[in-house]
Amino acid sequence: MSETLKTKNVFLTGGAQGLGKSYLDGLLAKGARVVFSDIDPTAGAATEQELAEKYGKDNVRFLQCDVTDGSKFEAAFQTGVDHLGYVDLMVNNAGIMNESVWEKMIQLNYTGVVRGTLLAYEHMRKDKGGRGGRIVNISSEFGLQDSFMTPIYCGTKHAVRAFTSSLAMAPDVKQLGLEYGVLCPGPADTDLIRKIDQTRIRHVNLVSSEGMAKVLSPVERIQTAFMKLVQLDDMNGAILYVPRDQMNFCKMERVNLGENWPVAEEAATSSDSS
Ligand SMILES: NC(=O)C1=CN([C@@H]2O[C@H](COP(=O)(O)OP(=O)(O)OC[C@H]3O[C@@H](n4cnc5c(N)ncnc54)[C@H](O)[C@@H]3O)[C@@H](O)[C@H]2O)C=CC1
Ligand SMILES: CCCCC/C=C\C=C\C(=O)C/C=C\C/C=C\CCCC(=O)O
Repeated sequence: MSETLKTKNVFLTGGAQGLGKSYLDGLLAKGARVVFSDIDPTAGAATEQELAEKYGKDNVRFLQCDVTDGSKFEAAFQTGVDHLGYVDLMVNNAGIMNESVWEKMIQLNYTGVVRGTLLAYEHMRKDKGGRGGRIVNISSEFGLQDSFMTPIYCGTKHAVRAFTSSLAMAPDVKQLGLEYGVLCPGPADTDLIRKIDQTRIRHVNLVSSEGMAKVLSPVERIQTAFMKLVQLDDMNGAILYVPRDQMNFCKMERVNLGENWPVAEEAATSSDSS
């Protein structure tokens, strides 16, 4: 039996359009209540209204927030908690792909995801009054393979994937009631891809519209994958890779660096701290 989303409360970043909006739609259709943030007040308000008309206005709330502003993100998350009563599922989705504003991209794609994860971690942990929960971070196919067109974007998405898989390996996840998952979509038909030009990616001249048409997934396909991930019975450590023609689940194992590497268990039990 899969994890039920009925009565679950969700906080999602970057939900005004694109993939984030499709995840909200999928979650609401399964009976969840959602609070979403976005930097764009106009698109956010329009999405809130559209989803409220479809699923009821008590079930959807939009908060304008730039997740690169740490104190505003913390305040927005707290507003979400106050509104929902509790956040059972945190989805760190907001991201851009623009190599020409690389510092901003790192702040958003990586620092923003770390901050959102830590906010949810503190809120959900059972040893501090939480009731546990799930944290899903949105990486990319470029969190699993290299990309000469988008080296900095690719670095942020590898960081998101590695950060999330590392948290999932912690020996206290079960005790804290936490589960972590990562979604790694291939290219999907949203503004992030539609708007690529020579400032956003390198070697854009190598991208043809025919080539793009061959690799692009419709948004609905990524939404389906996201819904599979969040409804897994045991989601912790799951990485779901979703290119156009397949859907592969895997779990990242600890990389074996040889027998001299002090793995956590050995380090914890060792009496020799030198
Ligand atoms: N579209 C694609 O091909 C793929 C997208 N992804 C990832 O999926 C996520 C969503 O991407 P898309 O929906 O395609 O992009 P999108 O451009 O359609 O939507 C991104 C949303 O994030 C919001 N946003 C931007 N900066 C923000 C900020 N500072 N604070 C809060 N919200 C902000 C935007 O206003 C927008 O609503 C991103 O993390 C992206 O890297 C991953 C793999 C493939
Ligand atoms: C046809 C070139 C598309 C360029 C796409 C640029 C950015 C994509 C951003 C993503 O997050 C999507 C992730 C990865 C897949 C993109 C292209 C795959 C090209 C084929 C391959 O090497 O497998």
